[in-house]
Amino acid sequence: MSISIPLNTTLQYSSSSISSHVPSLSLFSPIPSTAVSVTGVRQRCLRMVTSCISNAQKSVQNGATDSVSLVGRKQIRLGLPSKGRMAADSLDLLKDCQLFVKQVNPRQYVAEIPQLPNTEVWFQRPKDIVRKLLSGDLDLGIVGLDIVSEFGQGNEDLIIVHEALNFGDCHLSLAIPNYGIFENIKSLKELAQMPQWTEERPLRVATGFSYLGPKFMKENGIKHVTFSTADGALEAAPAMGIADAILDLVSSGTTLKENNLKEIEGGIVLESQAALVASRRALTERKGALETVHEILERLEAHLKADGQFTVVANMRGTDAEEVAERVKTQPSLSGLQGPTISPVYCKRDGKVSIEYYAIVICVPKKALYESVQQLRAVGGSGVLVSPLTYIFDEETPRWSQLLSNLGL
Ligand SMILES: Nc1ncnc2c1ncn2[C@@H]1O[C@H](COP(=O)(O)OP(=O)(O)OP(=O)(O)O)[C@@H](O)[C@H]1O
Ligand SMILES: O=P(O)(O)OC[C@H]1O[C@H](OP(=O)(O)OP(=O)(O)O)[C@H](O)[C@@H]1O
Ligand SMILES: [Mg+2]
Repeated sequence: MSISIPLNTTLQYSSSSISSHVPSLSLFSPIPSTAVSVTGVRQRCLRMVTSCISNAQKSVQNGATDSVSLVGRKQIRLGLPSKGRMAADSLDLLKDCQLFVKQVNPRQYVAEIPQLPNTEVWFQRPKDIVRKLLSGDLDLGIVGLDIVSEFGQGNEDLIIVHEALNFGDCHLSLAIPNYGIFENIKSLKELAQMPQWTEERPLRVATGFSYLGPKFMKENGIKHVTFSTADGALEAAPAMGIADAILDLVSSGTTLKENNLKEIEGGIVLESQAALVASRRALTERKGALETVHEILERLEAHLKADGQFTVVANMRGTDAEEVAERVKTQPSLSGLQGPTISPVYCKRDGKVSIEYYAIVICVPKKALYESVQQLRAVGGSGVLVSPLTYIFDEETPRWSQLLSNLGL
């Protein structure tokens, strides 16, 4: 079941309007038989689609329930956004982790990742990814934290495995016009105290977040408020006279600015970015799911950790490695991940091999690059080479132990 409310309709400001809605098992229609006259990869993918559909149909013929769907298939299912701004970024992130999603064409909603042979990728709208994680039709997914909160509604079956995938950064925020009666209003408190809002004439808020919106207002003690919704371009609602305020995602702030709207102090509902989400039930009950999530998590962490760092190599004149290490250690930005690696540089002079220089290798945060180069120079470093880091595999990923403890394992 999905909730869709036309713009200008009023959502009751009561707990019933924010009660959970968990969808039931859904089916895809069979592909037409004419689509099978193709070769190679396309044929493999079509076979996969056909087999997935046939498995799903069998489950339904057998009177499938959520628990049947959990045990009735062997493949782990990963949901990725099928369209919108998160779609390409999700594929790019997986590619950066050496997980290559093989999708024959953008209209095909199932794909495979050869590096994870027990895993199917299903492309879905972000909100449907969350719904299907809850219904047991997906096991893992990549979506924004905003969508997890809005459609997950605090359901404990949803587990955030990685909460910061480094794309889709935005925040959900209340915004009001910067003109008219709102000209001098700067905070949620001031907005709430405006005499205009009464039971007969409440504050009208347009939002696509019909669960989080009322919840936020209730938590902030704002009584006289109603909500309307639309599928996009909400920023137009105040100027059209449809709403007094909007509750929508903000990233650069350009859309608000261009529509003469402003954010207010205390008006941020949540911060969001892309996250890896899993179904608790799938991780604890589906064979292979935990191993798959471990591998995906390790790859993600290794890539994301390395993404913020450079490898820096420099030569330093010195008498021995310890003496060079002492000098390097005097500089705060040069300790690297576990301390600098220092190795002798063998030079040939007058036919004899001697050691006059030592090569030091460190990882430095991208933000601290120039500072680190200055510190290296200050202790006698020369010939500084900087290269990108691709992966940092730690002994254990911290999020993995967090996940295990969250699962009670
Ligand atoms: N301006 C933005 N900048 C960065 N991330 C954003 C922005 N707007 C939305 N997002 C993130 O991207 C996700 C997907 O947004 P997108 O607009 O692509 O799809 P949608 O609005 O959920 O779907 P549809 O456009 O079909 O209604 C959001 O849930 C949010 O996490
Ligand atoms: O702060 P900004 O960088 O300007 O981004 C914010 C806008 O981005 C999203 O809209 P989107 O582009 O997805 O269009 P939509 O209204 O169709 O969802 C969001 O709903 C805001 O309107
Ligand atoms: Mg959008």
